[in-house]
Amino acid sequence: MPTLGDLTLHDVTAGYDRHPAVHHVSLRWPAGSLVAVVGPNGAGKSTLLKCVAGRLRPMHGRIDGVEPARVAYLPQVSEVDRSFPITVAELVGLGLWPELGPWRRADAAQRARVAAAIAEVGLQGFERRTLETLSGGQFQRALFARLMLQDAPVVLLDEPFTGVDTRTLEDLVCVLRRWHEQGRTVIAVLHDLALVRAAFPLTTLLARELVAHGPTAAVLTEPNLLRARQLQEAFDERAELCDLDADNEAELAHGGRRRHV
Ligand SMILES: Nc1ncnc2c1ncn2[C@@H]1O[C@H](COP(=O)(O)OP(=O)(O)OP(=O)(O)O)[C@@H](O)[C@H]1O
Repeated sequence: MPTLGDLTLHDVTAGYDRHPAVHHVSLRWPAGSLVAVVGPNGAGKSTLLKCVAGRLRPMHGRIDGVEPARVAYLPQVSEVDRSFPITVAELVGLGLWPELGPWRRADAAQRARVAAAIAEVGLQGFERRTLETLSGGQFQRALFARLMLQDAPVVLLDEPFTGVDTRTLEDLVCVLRRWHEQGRTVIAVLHDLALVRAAFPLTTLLARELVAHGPTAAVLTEPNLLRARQLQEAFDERAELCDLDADNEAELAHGGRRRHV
């Protein structure tokens, strides 16, 4: 499995329509780490993950150590269209896209990998079922199987356990641990702090800005969680980019170099 180096965020501000959703985040996620990203609703967790996945361009700052083509990204389940008329095997097979491209068909070895990934997530027998006939947990399993086939050194998961039962949760956490053991960098946005404490060595706590980052026990303290709540409540949704970011954006728009402070 190919590896990448550490993933580093340098003073990243990101948002929508000139309104920052998360600002001035600097941190390092070491290569091969298993990280939870936590914070209140609206803290900017998904926004930050989208930047790392290359789906959203930061308004300011930069991200080093990641190539969007070598990232496997699972968005929030609400953003995934389940009405698309394809089968479980076809969905999982889409994970081969980086190696097949648009025209080549999967060969026997690749089809065997699709079958193995489906079996690994416990969906043997569901290969020909269409997505809309799956339960929420089965659909999430199928999405995990697709990620497996991408064989990416960096795996980003946005609330991957939403709506799944305990059994599915345990199975999918095992998949995640295997990815970590294989040396991949795994970063997951989560709300269940008990799960984070039990299964994630590193945690990043966000509340529109970075509140804390490091070993999970040192991050998930009462004072840090209280500070996150307070910062989130105090944040002005309508805030514009700060002067520094606006200058930087203007410079970018005129073909200048990005400035980092
Ligand atoms: N596509 C978008 N267009 C405009 N604003 C957006 C968009 N996506 C998110 N936002 C806003 O950005 C802010 C951060 O949202 P984000 O989804 O990143 O937070 P989150 O921490 O992932 O929240 P949650 O835990 O509720 O999923 C929120 O105020 C949200 O309304």
